[in-house]
Amino acid sequence: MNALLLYCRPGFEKECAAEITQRAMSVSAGYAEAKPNTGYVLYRCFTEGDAEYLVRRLQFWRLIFARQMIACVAHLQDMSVEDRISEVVAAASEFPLCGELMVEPVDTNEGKELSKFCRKFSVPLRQALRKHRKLTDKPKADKPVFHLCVLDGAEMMLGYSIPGNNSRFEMGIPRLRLAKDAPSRSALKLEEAFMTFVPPEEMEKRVTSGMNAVDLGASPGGWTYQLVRRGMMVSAVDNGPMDEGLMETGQVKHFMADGFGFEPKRKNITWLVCDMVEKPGRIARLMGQWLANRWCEEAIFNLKLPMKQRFSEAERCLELMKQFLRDEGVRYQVTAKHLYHDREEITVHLRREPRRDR
Ligand SMILES: C[S@@+](CC[C@H](N)C(=O)[O-])C[C@H]1O[C@@H](n2cnc3c(N)ncnc32)[C@H](O)[C@@H]1O
Repeated sequence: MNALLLYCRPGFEKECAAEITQRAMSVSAGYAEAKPNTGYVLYRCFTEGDAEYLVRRLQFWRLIFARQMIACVAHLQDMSVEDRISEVVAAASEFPLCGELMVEPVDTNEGKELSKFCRKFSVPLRQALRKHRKLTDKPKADKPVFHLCVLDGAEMMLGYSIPGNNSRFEMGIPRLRLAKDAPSRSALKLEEAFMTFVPPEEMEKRVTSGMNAVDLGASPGGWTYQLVRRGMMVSAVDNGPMDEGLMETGQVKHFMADGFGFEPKRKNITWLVCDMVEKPGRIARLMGQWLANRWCEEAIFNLKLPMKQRFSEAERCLELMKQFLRDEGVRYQVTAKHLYHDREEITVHLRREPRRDR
């Protein structure tokens, strides 16, 4: 097998396939195979060995719809229930030495039922892989990650991903729990966004107490809650009501106003976040304006996507924003991801390029 295996949200295989075809085609000719609601896409390369080249060469952070990117080396079918371990080990004979093992189902209802099997199976498999020098004795973060994607008890795909060019989470999904006092489930979305877009070693410096933040479309307050929890002072903009508990913290000022007309009095805002339900092109432009006006340093926002042509619409909106910023002479970094907690939307991180110390 010579393919890239990409995990995605079930129902978004078409978007994931369109995106990988666009990104990979110029590097290695191939074709994408996507079956609806399976939670994964395969990009089959025509040239032998190219999947292992692509998994290093393509930049994972640039893919919007892929949750994980794996060089898939084998697809085992009709496995014998008696000795699946030996089959997996044999199929991994050409693998590089890996530093971690992830035995994971796909993110479907059938997949959920396999979670327990995956956990159990990983124990003897880990031992066998160590014995055959395919896995280090202790986890090593600088070595490839060994993935076993379990489709059912007799069908599995195996491959590896490259550290720094993959998602560090199993199934590409960070496990988060909604706090009891969070005003809405959306709180998880911003938490996942911070975990995805800000490297753990920079978190303390970039997302921290004493910063000023603005939340456009803040009601009832799930995103504001995340900012408050991190010790920020928040201007929450929405005509809708804010959660009372949040207001009692004294860290939130509520502006009943239109997010498109809101101008912050103080211009020392680090974080702008925006979850307004609006046309994605309008939101992307507004975010570009905030950065160009130097009203904020970094922004996290959602682009709500229509049912059809979600990939091309996301590309179009992001390109409009980038063109605007280039015209304004603003240097920026942008990353967009379809997060686990996103449904018909993607989450974007936009940052003014930090000054480099001389
Ligand atoms: C998805 S909800 C936001 C949920 C919020 N992020 C949370 O975590 O609780 C979208 C919000 O955007 C607000 N909204 C939509 N258009 C707006 C606008 N032009 N100005 C301000 N708020 C707006 C709506 O009132 C609604 O409360």
